[in-house]
Amino acid sequence: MTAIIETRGLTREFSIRSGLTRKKLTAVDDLTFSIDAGEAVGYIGANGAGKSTTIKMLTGILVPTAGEVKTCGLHPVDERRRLARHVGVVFGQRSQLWWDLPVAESFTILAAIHRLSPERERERTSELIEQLEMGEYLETPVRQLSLGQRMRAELAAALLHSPQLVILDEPTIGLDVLSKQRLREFLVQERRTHGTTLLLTTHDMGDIERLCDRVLVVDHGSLAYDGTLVGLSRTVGAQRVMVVDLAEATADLVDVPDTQHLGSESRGLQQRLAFDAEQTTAAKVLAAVSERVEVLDLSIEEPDIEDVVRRVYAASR
Ligand SMILES: Nc1ncnc2c1ncn2[C@@H]1O[C@H](COP(=O)(O)OP(=O)(O)OP(=O)(O)O)[C@@H](O)[C@H]1O
Repeated sequence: MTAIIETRGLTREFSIRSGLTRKKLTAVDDLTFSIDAGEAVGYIGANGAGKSTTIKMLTGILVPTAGEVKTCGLHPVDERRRLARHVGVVFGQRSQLWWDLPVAESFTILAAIHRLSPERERERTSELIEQLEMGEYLETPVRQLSLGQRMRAELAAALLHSPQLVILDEPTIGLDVLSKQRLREFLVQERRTHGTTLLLTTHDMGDIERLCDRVLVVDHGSLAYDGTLVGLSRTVGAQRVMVVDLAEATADLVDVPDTQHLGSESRGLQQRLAFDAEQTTAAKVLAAVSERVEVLDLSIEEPDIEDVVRRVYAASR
């Protein structure tokens, strides 16, 4: 396996003001990990845990205080321009498009920056336009796009040069359910067809569940967990919650196997059942509920990422 990202003892300190004096803050602390080509990794942690600082060091924006980092086999700070050919970065909160230009023109400029051949530019642009369903707004200036449309354009811009590694910082923040789903489906597809490596920070457990096969949890700049999502659920016992809308007012469903009844509303017309994905499946829970009463609708609540992170921290301390 080829490592796409490799860090050893990676550390970054900041000098911050504290009253009249200055003190040292260690944002990333002796971080060692490696990510192989083709992996999709979620990088999660509480606010201020050190995620953005890590990403900035991986991409050469920040110089480490100590330790080593290699991204796509390159030294991010010394070889930043070469690295830009291999990496695409998407920041949910910041745009890399030209605000007053139509989307299509931004792509043309980026293709020139990346020196894509006219043929390659045509091929890749049409692939991205089709997959991200951007045809309708290619001639619209970026500032007039909805957030969902803009994020699709941001993704296309970051992936235009077919980077080996895509780093996404909160890619679905503020998006509605449909836009999130579209964006995630696109990333899954991109990874499947091109073997792209993904590293993403997120506060949305849905991003992790749909996209990642590995999770790194960072706590005060150090790794608190490195493993699969299933392993993470096992470590913290994260439960999922099924919300069922029932055809008739029903007594609390306290006897559904492998579930815990969390509560009922509207005289039992809506009920919430928690279950552990290790013990049962949503389909089995639904089948058991349907034996008792007709189910009109259901939804599954995502585990709360903040809660998962808190539990990992507690377990690792
Ligand atoms: N330029 C800076 N100068 C001083 N302190 C900084 C700087 N950048 C980050 N920090 C501090 O380093 C720590 C880690 O910040 P970082 O932005 O990496 O966290 P994060 O995990 O990305 O948080 P969030 O989820 O809120 O974006 C925080 O305590 C932050 O205040």
